[in-house]
Amino acid sequence: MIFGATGDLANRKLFPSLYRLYKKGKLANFAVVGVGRRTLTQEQFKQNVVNSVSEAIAGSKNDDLETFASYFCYHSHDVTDSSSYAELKNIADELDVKYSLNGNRVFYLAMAPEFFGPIAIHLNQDGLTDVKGYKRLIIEKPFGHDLESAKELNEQIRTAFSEDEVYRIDHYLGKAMVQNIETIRFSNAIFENLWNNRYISNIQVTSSEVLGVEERGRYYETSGALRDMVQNHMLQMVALLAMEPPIKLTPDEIRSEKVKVFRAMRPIEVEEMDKYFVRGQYGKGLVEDLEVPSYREEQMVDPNSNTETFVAGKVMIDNFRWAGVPFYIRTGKRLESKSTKIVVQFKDIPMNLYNRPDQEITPNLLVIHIQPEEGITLHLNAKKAGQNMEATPIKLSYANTGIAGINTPEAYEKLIDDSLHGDATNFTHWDEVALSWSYVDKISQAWEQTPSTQFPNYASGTMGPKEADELLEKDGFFWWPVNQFEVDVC
Ligand SMILES: NC(=O)C1=CN([C@@H]2O[C@H](COP(=O)(O)OP(=O)(O)OC[C@H]3O[C@@H](n4cnc5c(N)ncnc54)[C@H](OP(=O)(O)O)[C@@H]3O)[C@@H](O)[C@H]2O)C=CC1
Ligand SMILES: O=C1O[C@H](COP(=O)(O)O)[C@@H](O)[C@H](O)[C@H]1O
Repeated sequence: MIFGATGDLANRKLFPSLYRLYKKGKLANFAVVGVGRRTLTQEQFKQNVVNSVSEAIAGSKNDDLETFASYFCYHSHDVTDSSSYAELKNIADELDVKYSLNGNRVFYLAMAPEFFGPIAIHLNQDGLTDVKGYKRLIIEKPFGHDLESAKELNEQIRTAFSEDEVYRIDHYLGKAMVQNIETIRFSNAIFENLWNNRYISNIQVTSSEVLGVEERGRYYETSGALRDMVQNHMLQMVALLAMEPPIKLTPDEIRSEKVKVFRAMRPIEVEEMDKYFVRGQYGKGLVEDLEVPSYREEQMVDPNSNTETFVAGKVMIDNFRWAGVPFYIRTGKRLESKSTKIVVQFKDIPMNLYNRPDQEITPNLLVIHIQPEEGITLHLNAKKAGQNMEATPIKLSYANTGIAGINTPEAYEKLIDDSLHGDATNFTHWDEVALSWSYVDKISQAWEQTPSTQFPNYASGTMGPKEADELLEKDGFFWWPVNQFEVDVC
């Protein structure tokens, strides 16, 4: 049952992902009830499903689309109207019998967050969760606006679902190369031995976007880059990079190791926020040779808005493994390129035997390419061809795509598949959500107390404000230019 089935997420991501699962034979007995507010006939809704899938998979063979869409039905229902849940229950009960669903029910909340709690309460009160099979709730972000609101939402959800029935989506956890962080770390002796403060000098996680805020100004004004990207995706990647090896690859063990990382993140006092976190907002600029407006000129954005569209920060993890190693994170809209990359910078060798004293040896880097290209590059040094014993940087590259002859599944496809199997590994546990909010709340408090007088402070099409560079320069580092790190795709 998809709540918000006429919305952007359902059309762009959920229907195409369900179709890919269907094509792969991963949806055996299923039916989908789409819930939206507008009035649509069954035919119109099925046609929407067909259209959205056709658009997403343009060019691929899709002669079974009509059959796929026949598993969908639509129910026009205002989720705030208590009287209409009874009808929804009847539809679900009928489909249960018609498609032999064994009383298994998955509710996907692809709607604005203010509806999450009330829907969960109604599902319980009106008997929709009263099933003889399993019941699961997949819930979109944002999970709250701060710790307090997240707690309140969690309490509402927990009236109807237990923690292990709740699947909180963080779509970065569905990305193939984010999942690969664990494999790279825990299946390679060469890395695990070096994965600590004795050998790593700093870790940089960048997720840059070219797009601006598009049509999401209303939401983004209340969120900003900190709540939109840092509280969830960026801190989740840090947790995966920093966690201890779990004793087993089970959801509970992995989540419990991640929770320890969140607990070890050094809380930052409001007075010293500028030493750790900087913010930015995009001004006009040139993106792909086109003049684009500033954030303050976007639709549904306050012309004097103080919302940040860029965040860079230094996260310190105060435990034995990571004491003294900064994890730098940076994310923003209207930057130079669309790219998510992790750069692990190893410490310098103790003495430079190979180059002239004025020439530094490039540090070893492990680059994990999350998107758009997927792969790993290890930057080493080797002897330069010729007579002299001089070192030169070389790269060992692995491209994830194309190797197995299949495309890596899209994040939503992977996550929906996991939720149908009851595998919650790549979803966020409440403890992670609560701890990440308490970390981020300090930053938002500091920024609310001192609105920026500098906004806009970076031009669209650049890599953010100069303060982001200064954050690393004062520690003796610099941002590795992620758009120059490419992995050769075979
Ligand atoms: N779009 C995206 O790429 C992403 C979205 N998300 C999250 O997913 C969720 C949905 O986002 P998105 O699809 O963009 O939102 P949209 O605004 O595009 O869609 C909202 C949906 O909710 C329905 N709706 C609104 N009010 C009611 C109501 N009172 N009763 C019943 N249905 C109602 C709308 O139905 P109707 O239009 O018929 O009124 C529509 O189907 C949000 O939580 C968002 O943060 C997360 C990551 C990415
Ligand atoms: O969750 C979100 O993520 C997208 C970026 O996702 P990506 O997979 O394209 O990297 C971001 O644009 C959006 O603002 C945010 O809500």
